[in-house]
Order: sequence, then structure tokens, then C-alpha cells
Amino acid sequence: MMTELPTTASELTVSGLKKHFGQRTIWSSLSFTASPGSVTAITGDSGSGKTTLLNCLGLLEPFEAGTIRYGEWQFGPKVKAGIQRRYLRQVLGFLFQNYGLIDRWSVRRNLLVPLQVRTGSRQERASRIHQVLSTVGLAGYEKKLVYTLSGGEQQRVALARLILKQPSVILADEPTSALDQANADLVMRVLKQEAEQGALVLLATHSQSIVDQCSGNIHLSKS
Ligand SMILES: Nc1ncnc2c1ncn2[C@@H]1O[C@H](COP(=O)(O)OP(=O)(O)OP(=O)(O)O)[C@@H](O)[C@H]1O
Repeated sequence: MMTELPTTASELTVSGLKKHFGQRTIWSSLSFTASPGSVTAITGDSGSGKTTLLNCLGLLEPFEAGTIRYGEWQFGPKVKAGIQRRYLRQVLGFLFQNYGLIDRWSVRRNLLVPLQVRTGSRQERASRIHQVLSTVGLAGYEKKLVYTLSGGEQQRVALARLILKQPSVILADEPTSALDQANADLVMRVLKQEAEQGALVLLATHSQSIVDQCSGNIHLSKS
């Protein structure tokens, strides 16, 4: 029986995951465990399935066999839409290259989304948004429309949203690849801080210097 209570930190256990696209098998039996507090790099050649794995873990992409377990949550190839929505809302946070922001909304409106489920006055929410925008180097950006921002600025709004949501499981797809060094450092600092606060971070990357900053590594081989 699934509860609506906040999810406490748990291990993420993936067992026997199988994924194919048409005739091509991406993995036939992928298994691993990731612990709360860890930042795990997902590495492998281009086409080895790093993005596909993050999509499967985020229940954005179906898989053919295996299970994904996180605390009380357990998913096989068939996931009910209602449970998927609750898992997305209560557990997951994404840092993907298309950012997942609503372009035509202001920065403030985008950032109010993760705050809506929390209590607090209008003033408290405004102050929290102000604070988090300062953290990501975007102080005063509340009223700007997202589509008017650069790619790097949008990425930092997505980072601010992640900080506000405080998800238990963070899935990041090459989160630093399009950024300058200062912003790449900021992203890694935030992801490590989230992990220190109990989140579990899985991060696809081609960069050895990012791998060196992670606590573990899942290496995918091209089949
Ligand atoms: N929707 C899809 N339909 C068919 N094939 C797909 C689809 N999505 C991905 N693939 C294939 O699955 C394989 C893995 O793709 P994926 O994007 O996960 O690799 P990756 O390791 O993230 O690559 P890169 O490092 O280049 O980003 C590739 O061969 C890709 O062409």
C-alpha cells in the first residue's frame, strides 16, 4: 500500500533492467544499487544508453523487464499513471538539458511550482525564491520570462527549482556539458549539497573531472 507521507531517504535498487529499441538491445540485465547521500556518475560511450537509463529511472521511458525499487515504491515494466505521477511529484527531481521549465512563464512562476505543496505565506515563498535565486547567481530575475534567458541562465533556474523541491532522487543528464567552468562548478556544488542533505544523485557524464567528484560510477557498455 502506497502512502502519501513524505518519502524518507532510501536506497535505489535496480534489478535486471532490460531495454530495447526495436531490434537493438540497450541492456539485457542491468542491476545496481545507489545509496542516499551518494552522487553516482553514469558513464559509457555515446549510445551506451546513459540518457535512456535516466529516462527509465524517471519513468519517462518504458522498459521491458526488471524492477526499480526506492523505499516503498516498486516499479516493473507496467506502471500505473497515478502512481507514476505521485512518484514524480514526491520523489524525483530532474536536471535535464531541456530544463523542463515553462518558457512563457516568469522565473518566479516557475519556481512557485515546487513551493506550492509546502506551507508558508506568500511573503515566505517570495523570500525563499529571492534567496535561492541569489544562490544560483540570478538575484533579481523573478519577473523575467524564461524564454528571454540564455541557456546557461535557464539551466540555473532549473537548478533553483531543484533546490526548492529538494527531491530525494535527482536525475541529471550531462548537467554541466553546456556550461562555463564557474556554472559547472555551481551545478556540482549544489548536487553535492543536495546529496549531503540525504538525496541520491545519478548523473550522466562524459567528463572525467566530473566522475572524479562523484562517490560512485556505473559504467554502461555498448551491446
Ligand atoms: N526513442 C528512441 N528510439 C529508438 N532508438 C533510440 C531512442 N532513444 C535512444 N535510442 C537509441 O538508444 C541508444 C542509446 O541512446 P542514449 O541517448 O541513451 O545514449 P547515451 O549514452 O546517452 O548517448 P550520448 O552520450 O551520445 O548522449 C542509441 O543508440 C540511440 O540511438
